[in-house]
Amino acid sequence: MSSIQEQIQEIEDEIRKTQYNKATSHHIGRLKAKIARLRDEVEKKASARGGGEGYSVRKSGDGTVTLVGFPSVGKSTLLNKITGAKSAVGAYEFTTLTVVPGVLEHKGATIQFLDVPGLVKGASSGRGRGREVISVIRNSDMVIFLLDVFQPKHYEVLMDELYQAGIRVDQEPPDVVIKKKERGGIEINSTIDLDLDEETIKAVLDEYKIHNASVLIRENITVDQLIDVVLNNRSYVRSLIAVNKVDLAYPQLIEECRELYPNSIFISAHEGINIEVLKDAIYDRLGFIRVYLKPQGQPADMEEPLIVMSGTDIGQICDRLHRDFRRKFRYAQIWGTSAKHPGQRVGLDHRMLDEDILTIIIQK
Ligand SMILES: Nc1nc2c(ncn2[C@@H]2O[C@H](COP(=O)(O)OP(=O)(O)OP(=O)(O)O)[C@@H](O)[C@H]2O)c(=O)[nH]1
Ligand SMILES: [K+]
Ligand SMILES: [Mg+2]
Repeated sequence: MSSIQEQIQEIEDEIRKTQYNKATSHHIGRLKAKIARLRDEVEKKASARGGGEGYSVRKSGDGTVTLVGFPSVGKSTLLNKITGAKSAVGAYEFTTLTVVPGVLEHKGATIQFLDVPGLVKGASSGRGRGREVISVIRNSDMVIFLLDVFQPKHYEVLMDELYQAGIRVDQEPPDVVIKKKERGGIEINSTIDLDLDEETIKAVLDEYKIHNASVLIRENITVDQLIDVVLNNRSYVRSLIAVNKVDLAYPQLIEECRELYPNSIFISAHEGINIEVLKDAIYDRLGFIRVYLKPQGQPADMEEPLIVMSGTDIGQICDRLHRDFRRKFRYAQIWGTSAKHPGQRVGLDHRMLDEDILTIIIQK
């Protein structure tokens, strides 16, 4: 019996050798599902062995941003510059060995930054402190990929490691609902035209021993996204790219980097170049909105809104307010852009828009 790693390798080879077309798509779908299942198994075994516990940092503030990059690209220098923290800086790799937090107050929002050890190729399978760093990233809202202007291609390695670790960068969770049933086989419904065919969908579900289920698909997903939905343990984070050490680079080198990553921000953490631009970009990317809380039967507090990230639902607001609120939640009422009519009654999954007014009713 070959090891799990060898099995994964064999299946990867088979996928590479198989020409993709309509006739083979369900076969490839099944192989991809198999790999994802094996990787998941490896991951579960590794976390059962322990490791990473010492790394847990309590989330705080209105959003959490982790600085991700190869060793010595300047993550700690940047943390210190942005937040005034005192993370150790050194001209040698792996200066930082733990998670170091810092806080930035910007435009009324409180943003938590986390400085972590450098990531290297192989991190997702545990190299360096990879596993611990990845668990910090999983729990953050956003990552800043910090690149050294002399080694911008590291970006691709970082993205690949995060993908392998089940982190989906700048993607929304796919709009797919799978409800398992006792009998009746697989019933697929979609609200739009799909590139995926039924046979492929069934092959993937079969790989996870799902033989009876109703599947509702509301966007044109790939087979990889379907697998993400089935595994149900992916983490979705936003990102920005910052290219550091521009104080050392010729203009031409910076232009080459800009062509590679047009939306990146060019900074010098050490010299303090473009730090304010970066702060603004982080604030915008987190997409903060203001929610005014209105106690039942009283006027709303229009002075101090709750600052939350766009896409936040009422359940998440409950979690922010009190640890019992989600459990005791009865219903909520909203006024403003996200309300169909003033005072509309809504549930935990209702998503807030900027300047909504919210009343939460809980059990006494
Ligand atoms: N010239 C220049 N040097 C920088 C800049 N930012 C950081 N450095 C230097 O780069 C080296 C590494 O900086 P760190 O902040 O320790 O880098 P790190 O990414 O936290 O490194 P690890 O914790 O080891 O992964 C130090 O010698 C810094 O002084 C910059 O903008 N320009
Ligand atoms: K360093
Ligand atoms: Mg460091």
